[in-house]
Amino acid sequence: MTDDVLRVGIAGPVGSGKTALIEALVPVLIARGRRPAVITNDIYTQEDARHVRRSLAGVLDPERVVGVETGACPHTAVRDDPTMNLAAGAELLERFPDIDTLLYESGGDNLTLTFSPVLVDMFFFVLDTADGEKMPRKRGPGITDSDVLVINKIDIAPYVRTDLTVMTTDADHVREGRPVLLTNSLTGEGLERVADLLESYRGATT
Ligand SMILES: Nc1nc2c(ncn2[C@@H]2O[C@H](COP(=O)(O)OP(=O)(O)OP(=O)(O)O)[C@@H](O)[C@H]2O)c(=O)[nH]1
Repeated sequence: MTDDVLRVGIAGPVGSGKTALIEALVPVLIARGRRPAVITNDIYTQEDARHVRRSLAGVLDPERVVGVETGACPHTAVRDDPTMNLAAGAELLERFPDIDTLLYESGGDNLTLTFSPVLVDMFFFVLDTADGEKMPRKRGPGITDSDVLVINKIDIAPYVRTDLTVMTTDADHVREGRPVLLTNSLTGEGLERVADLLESYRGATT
């Protein structure tokens, strides 16, 4: 890995919007002059990689999206033994030396997932408002220790009786002031702020 590449992890429960967040974030990064690439992790398939390639057609070269089939629990591939992901990142950087941002999407997981610091410089944890406003109160390292907690699907909060003020206040409380961002990954709402925070880590890690 080269020092001028920011390596970013994106974790969260199954279906919380990790892929959608990446698909919304990549165009924002490209508009800022960044050259991102994406590595997805699925246990048995390359489903997410295919989705990202399709969704970002014409925006991101499909060759810059790689799917890792972990064959095991997502924690293993991004936390305990990130060998496959390290290899995928190294191969991408070898083929495309201009890459300055590697986005690693973990497989869907529970609340205990974190990323190995060997693999990423910082990581986002994505929650879904439809999982309930109680989620931040459940804590777990993903919620408390991630560099940035994203509360996604804010558009559907009223329909699933999630009070965003309660969810955000509880998240702020359990995270002791670490960043909490609200997003709608389908419209891009909140994504500029996600990109701002990502960039602030680039400064801090180089
Ligand atoms: N309304 C709404 N739907 C969203 C939002 N973000 C994602 N979705 C939808 O939620 C579903 C799951 O989104 P994904 O991005 O596939 O979630 P994921 O976390 O990558 O899922 P896994 O990889 O299976 O764990 C899809 O139908 C998305 O279109 C959002 O902000 N608002």
